[in-house]
Order: sequence, then C-alpha cells, then structure tokens
Amino acid sequence: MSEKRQDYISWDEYFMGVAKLAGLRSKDPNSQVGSCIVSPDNKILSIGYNGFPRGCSDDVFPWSREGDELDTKYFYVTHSELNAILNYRGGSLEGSKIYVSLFPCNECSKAIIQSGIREIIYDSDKYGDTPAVIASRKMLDAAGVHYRRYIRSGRELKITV
Ligand SMILES: Nc1nc(=O)n([C@H]2C[C@H](O)[C@@H](COP(=O)(O)O)O2)cc1CO
Ligand SMILES: [Zn+2]
Repeated sequence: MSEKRQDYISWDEYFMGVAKLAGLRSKDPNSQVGSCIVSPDNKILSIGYNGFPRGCSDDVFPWSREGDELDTKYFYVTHSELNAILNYRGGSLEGSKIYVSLFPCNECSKAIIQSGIREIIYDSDKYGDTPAVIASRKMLDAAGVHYRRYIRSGRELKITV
C-alpha cells in the first residue's frame, strides 16, 4: 500500500501562502499586503489585498508616499485586512482568525476587533514601532485579540500559472 505524501504544506503555510498570493494583486509599488480570514475549522472565509476602493482607478489615484497629503496614497488606499473583512458576505466572522503579511494598523485593528476576529497571524512587523501599530497593539490587548508572529518554514512554494 502506498504511504501518504509527507511534504504537504501545513495549515499555517497554506493560509499565509494564500495571503501572500493575494498581496501579489496589489498595485502598490512599495508594500504589497495580503490577508486571508479563516474559520475555526480551517475554512477560508475571505481574502483581501491593499488597493483603492471600487471606482477609484489605480491609474488616476496616486501611489506616492510623499508630497501633499492629498497626492499620496494614504487617504485613499483600503488596507488588505479591511478589504478582507468587507469582502466577506457570508454573515459572521465571530471566532475566526486572520493571516496577514503585515501587522495591522490601528484602523484595521478596530475593524478586526469589532468583526469578532479572535486571532491575528502576521508575518512582517516592519512598522512595529510606529504610533499606529503601538495603538493597534493597545487595542488588541485590551480586547483580548491574540496575535502571534508567523514562524517561517523557509520553504519556497513554487507554482506555475
Ligand atoms: N497592515 C497594513 N495593511 C495594509 O494593507 N497596508 C497598506 C497600505 C499601503 O497601501 C501600504 C503601506 O504603504 P507604505 O507606507 O509601506 O509605502 O500597505 C499597510 C499596513 C500597515 O499597517
Ligand atoms: Zn490597516
């Protein structure tokens, strides 16, 4: 009898992989962020990446980081986590977890808390010492939303599309 495959990907690799794959859809030249929301029994409920709201053209709205505030992306871009929450049309996200390639900002943490997501698994924390992320952790701690850093397996996943 043939044995089962041994090199299948773990749940964490699978969901973080899906989050990162979604991030590849982002048009942001600097940070491509992806999110994947997962039910307590490991079903994918929703996916998102950072981009401008529907109707706000990627070719018209600005992608710059600096300059006049109104000419930077920050007023306009929807973060991957919020997009994943808003993309979900199935009812409640209560008790779910979110895999995200970058630690959530304060605004996304508000949405995460209020939508009932109970755990965050993040990869990069490159803005961890900014006020937005410090405020974010404050709220998550107060609300009892757990967060843990994704432990990279270092495995390269190769798919041909
Ligand atoms: N958690 C996050 N999720 C996100 O989707 N973003 C998005 C907003 C911007 O499009 C981009 C950050 O741009 P930059 O400041 O690294 O050039 O990533 C940012 C954060 C950071 O908190
Ligand atoms: Zn955010």
